[in-house]
Amino acid sequence: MVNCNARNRDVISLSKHVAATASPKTSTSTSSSSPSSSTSSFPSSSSSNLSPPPSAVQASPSFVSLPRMVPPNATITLGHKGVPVHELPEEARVRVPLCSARGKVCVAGIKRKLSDGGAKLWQEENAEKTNVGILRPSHDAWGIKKIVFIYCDDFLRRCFEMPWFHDPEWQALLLPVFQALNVAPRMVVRCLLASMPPGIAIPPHHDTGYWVHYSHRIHLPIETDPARIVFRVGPSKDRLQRYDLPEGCLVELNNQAKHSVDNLWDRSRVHLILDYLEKDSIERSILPPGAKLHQTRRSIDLESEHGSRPCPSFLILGAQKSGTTSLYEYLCQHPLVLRARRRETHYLDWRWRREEHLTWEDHRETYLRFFHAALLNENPSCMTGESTPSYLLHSDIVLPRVRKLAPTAKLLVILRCPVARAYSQYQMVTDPEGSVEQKKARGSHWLGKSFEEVVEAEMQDLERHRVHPTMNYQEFKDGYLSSRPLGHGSHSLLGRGLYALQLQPWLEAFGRDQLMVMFMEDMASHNAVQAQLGKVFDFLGLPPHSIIDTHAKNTRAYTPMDERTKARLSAFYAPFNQQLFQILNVHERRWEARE
Ligand SMILES: Nc1ncnc2c1ncn2[C@@H]1O[C@H](COP(=O)(O)OS(=O)(=O)O)[C@@H](OP(=O)(O)O)[C@H]1O
Repeated sequence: MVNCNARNRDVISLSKHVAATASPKTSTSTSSSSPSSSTSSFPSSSSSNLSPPPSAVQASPSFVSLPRMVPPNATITLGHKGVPVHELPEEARVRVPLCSARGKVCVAGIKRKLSDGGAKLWQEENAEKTNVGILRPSHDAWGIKKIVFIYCDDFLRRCFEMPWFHDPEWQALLLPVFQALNVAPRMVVRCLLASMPPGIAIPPHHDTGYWVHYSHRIHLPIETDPARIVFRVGPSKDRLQRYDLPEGCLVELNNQAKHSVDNLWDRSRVHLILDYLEKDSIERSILPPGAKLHQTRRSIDLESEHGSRPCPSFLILGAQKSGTTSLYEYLCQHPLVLRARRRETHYLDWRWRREEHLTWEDHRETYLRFFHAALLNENPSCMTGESTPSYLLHSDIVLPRVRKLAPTAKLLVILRCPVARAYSQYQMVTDPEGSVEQKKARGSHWLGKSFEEVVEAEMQDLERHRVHPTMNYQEFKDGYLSSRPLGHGSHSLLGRGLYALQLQPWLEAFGRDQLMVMFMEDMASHNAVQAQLGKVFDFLGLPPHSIIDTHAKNTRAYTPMDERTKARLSAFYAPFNQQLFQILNVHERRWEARE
């Protein structure tokens, strides 16, 4: 039942997989394919940096002759686990302890229990009935069997105590181990027996994930032959040192250091492996036998909690050409964020089904088709959302639909200097490159016109509708918004930059607790993107995560704007911008036209 195909390791549900194959596309304009046409994936982060194990790796016989060392009496602190050891500068790297002897315990009882229980103890089908089934994707793929007592998700949001942990016989065998380490049971977040078959190798790797930084990793060899089992750890992949891990010896491993195992014995190596925190700060649940868990690479959810996450959980409303694509792609790098089937659904504006007699339920059903709703239903620790940059402008149409179909979704708005935004829109809409679909979505109204000509026409349009900074939203809507076409992007060149007017209804309806406003100019560097995303993850209730790809998406090269036009537009926008900073209660920013 459990498919541990290594290529599909990022999303693991006990019953299905979503292949993590699609890398985010950087479209250069509005796309408009059908919801089913794009590939979905959880982002391809994994809880270990191991390259996908295509099949079991063979142990290397030559390693048997490597010199053997004894784990030293070192102290591994969490400070030693802040970053992967091989990423530290050389001077620091060589000083980090890699493993440490933590005492001895008698393992005769555990050995006896394993031998009495026989093969059945290790069988997944048995665990699923009398204990609880858990996936460890890489290890499962290597054929490493397990008996799980305690397990937590990668973000240390919750910890599950399995029925077998509460079995009096197992308790009598496990608690003395915790005591020998001076660790209270509530501090243990993972505890399992792992059986590694003969001839198998776990290649050099270091563990990754939030939990690694906050936990100590202990190995207790139960069945082993140090002469034939080559355990190596080192400051880097090419400087691994072999250590003996004899039966009954508690050894702490710095799992941020590269380590590997080659089993050249003719029997399975069995270790008790546990991870403990320094504080018992994590929520714990005691699971009944046969409880069903649903896992992704980083999350674990109980079947009984299915459907507890609203779908979608977030909407990026706009503004168009203000970094919405980047923001969405950055967000989707969080391991708990699942991209929608399409990034820009447009369902709440021009894709809205117009047949008569459709109920809100019908619309909900249609809207959900743009997301992996069923998968999210099973994995409520994860979330999804969409990004349709035209929603901000069309609040008259979109807002009532959001209220009905996504009333609790967190709303994100990213803004950019309106002068630069307008020029970027003009460049996109008049770009000769693009697919037929993209060109249709962009509209042809500005083709053959200079930027200055379009600006002039827009200025007249705004004047005709008497648009001014202190007007209220109703007037803006009745006069200006209602005259905007839907279905193509060649309109509102300047109107889309009147952010205060557009934001007003959204803020009134949802408030700042549900709506976050940010600025594209605050994402100008790798560190700046990380900082902004930190705030967004927090706003969405996601655990912190460092994203890898912070490059700007959906970029376009074009010649600079004429200085006089720039000055004209800057002057035009100045009072509107002032209004914006006032309603957002933020410092005035000097918006440069090409930011
Ligand atoms: N991180 C970061 N830093 C600086 N600039 C950035 C960043 N991310 C996106 N961009 C610029 O945003 C423009 C694309 O915005 P959108 O993705 O919202 O466009 S769209 O409405 O979805 O078509 C596009 O602007 P132009 O290149 O001027 O067209 C991108 O270059």
